[in-house]
Amino acid sequence: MALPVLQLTPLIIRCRASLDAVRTKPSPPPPQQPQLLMTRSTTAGPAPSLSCSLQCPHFDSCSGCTHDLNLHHPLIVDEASDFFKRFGVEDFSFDTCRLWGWRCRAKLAVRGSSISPLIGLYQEGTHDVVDIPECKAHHPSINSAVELVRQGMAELSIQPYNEDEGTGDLRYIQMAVTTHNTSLPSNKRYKNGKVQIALVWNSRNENSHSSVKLYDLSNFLWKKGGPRAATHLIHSVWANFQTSANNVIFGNRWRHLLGERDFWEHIGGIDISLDPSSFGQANIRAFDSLLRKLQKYVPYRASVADLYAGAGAIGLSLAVARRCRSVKCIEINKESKLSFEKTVARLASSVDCCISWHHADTSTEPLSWLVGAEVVIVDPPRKGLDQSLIYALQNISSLELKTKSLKSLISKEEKRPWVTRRAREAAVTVESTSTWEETETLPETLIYISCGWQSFKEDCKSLLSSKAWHLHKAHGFNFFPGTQSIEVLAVFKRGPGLGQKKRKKSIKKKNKPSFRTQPLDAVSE
Ligand SMILES: C[S@@+](CC[C@H](N)C(=O)[O-])C[C@H]1O[C@@H](n2cnc3c(N)ncnc32)[C@H](O)[C@@H]1O
Repeated sequence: MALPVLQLTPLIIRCRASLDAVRTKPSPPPPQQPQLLMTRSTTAGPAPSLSCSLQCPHFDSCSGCTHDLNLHHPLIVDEASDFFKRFGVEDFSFDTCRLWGWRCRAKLAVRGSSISPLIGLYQEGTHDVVDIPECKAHHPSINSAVELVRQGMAELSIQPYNEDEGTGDLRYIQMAVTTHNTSLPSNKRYKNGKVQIALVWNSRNENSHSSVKLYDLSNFLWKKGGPRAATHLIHSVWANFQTSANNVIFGNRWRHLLGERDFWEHIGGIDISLDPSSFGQANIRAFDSLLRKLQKYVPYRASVADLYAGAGAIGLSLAVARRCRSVKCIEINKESKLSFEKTVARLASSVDCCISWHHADTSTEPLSWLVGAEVVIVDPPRKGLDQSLIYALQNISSLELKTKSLKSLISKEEKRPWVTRRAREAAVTVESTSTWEETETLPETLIYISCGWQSFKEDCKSLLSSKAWHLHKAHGFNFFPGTQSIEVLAVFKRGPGLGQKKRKKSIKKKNKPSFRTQPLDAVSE
């Protein structure tokens, strides 16, 4: 059987795979990475002529990728298109992106032995680590940095972690690539990305007896991949200390060891700082496309609440691109605060926006974050929105009447209504130069960014069933080529919407004698 033929043109990727191709082990030459990012926007639908294959030698054993053909069009896109159609959005679009080397952030387990370490992902349903030195999803700099770690472990006799015994030194590595190097021409930046390596060390802190080995390994990496090496590959080396026997990858203690402390990316039109302890998107280029699309749905000078904000990448990019009046970011991980502050410090002084970041749990009193915002953005983890937030969003119309009293209650405690008492200590606030008017606004637009399709569908149906919201637009992005996951950007507007009103009318007509209406959530898959 013929192997898939790869054809490259400067701007778009075209691949052909015979439709009856079975999964084949790839021949040695890997797929050539196109130099330019491809952002092909398509209305969802079958696109057989754009089928592209993964050709990864680890496909059969690694759990990271689940399909290796037709990477530009995961099957889930068709399901998503049908789903949105049912709820009134006929023009769901799907933007695809680079297919190989897209992953700029990876957390990899380290097991095996010092001579022969296994560095990769767990095999499906097990804690057996599969070595993935030639992973096609990883940015090539990640694979090169993993190779350096492997060499260092062998040369310095660094023992990988042994889960059963709780022994060994190196448990995990996190690799994050920065492609923001302004000393290079823009078309060379991605390819020459540098890696921030975080070594998750099996000790309580840097004073333990095994720290000598930690420093030896980081010096080795710096010597072989730092600025004086033949190829400058490493941006910085960090340590994280974790001794817990559970599955949590990181402990609470982080130490910067070598290289630049600050790590920058340019996303959504601004420089974003990302410490290793903060959440960062894995597919930087695709995230940039998403942010640029998202910006179009936010009115100029809007007040925005960015829930599940991480280091504030979304909210801060909107503060600049849409000259927002106010942006408040709410995030549960306190480690993200430092990155947020650094990003804010780099914003142009002309940005006239009241910006704040709050260390808080969105699920506790969620209404307090909604009051005063015209646009709410939610970007939850894969499991979806917290129930209390869904409830507040579902009942937002009835809450409208109550906001005045709620507002006056909050105002008594704090001059700025959205800095509630519980968040006061943990909040970072940047004042705007213009007078900030306290508003009693409740959001008219809800923008939901989702990496978990199953939970999104449930949350979406819950929101629509309340009639407080209707779907306005939906877009998908190929954030995770090789998997059946996509990133969804869904825009909801307040009220039941025309489609739902029409549907309600026609249902009423059909059921005239009993005047029964069909609840929206009954339109299930
Ligand atoms: C998918 S990430 C999105 C981060 C950010 N929007 C970005 O794109 O960089 C989800 C974020 O939600 C945070 N998070 C999870 N549960 C939360 C909660 N109950 N309240 C606030 N933040 C939460 C996580 O720490 C994580 O930073």
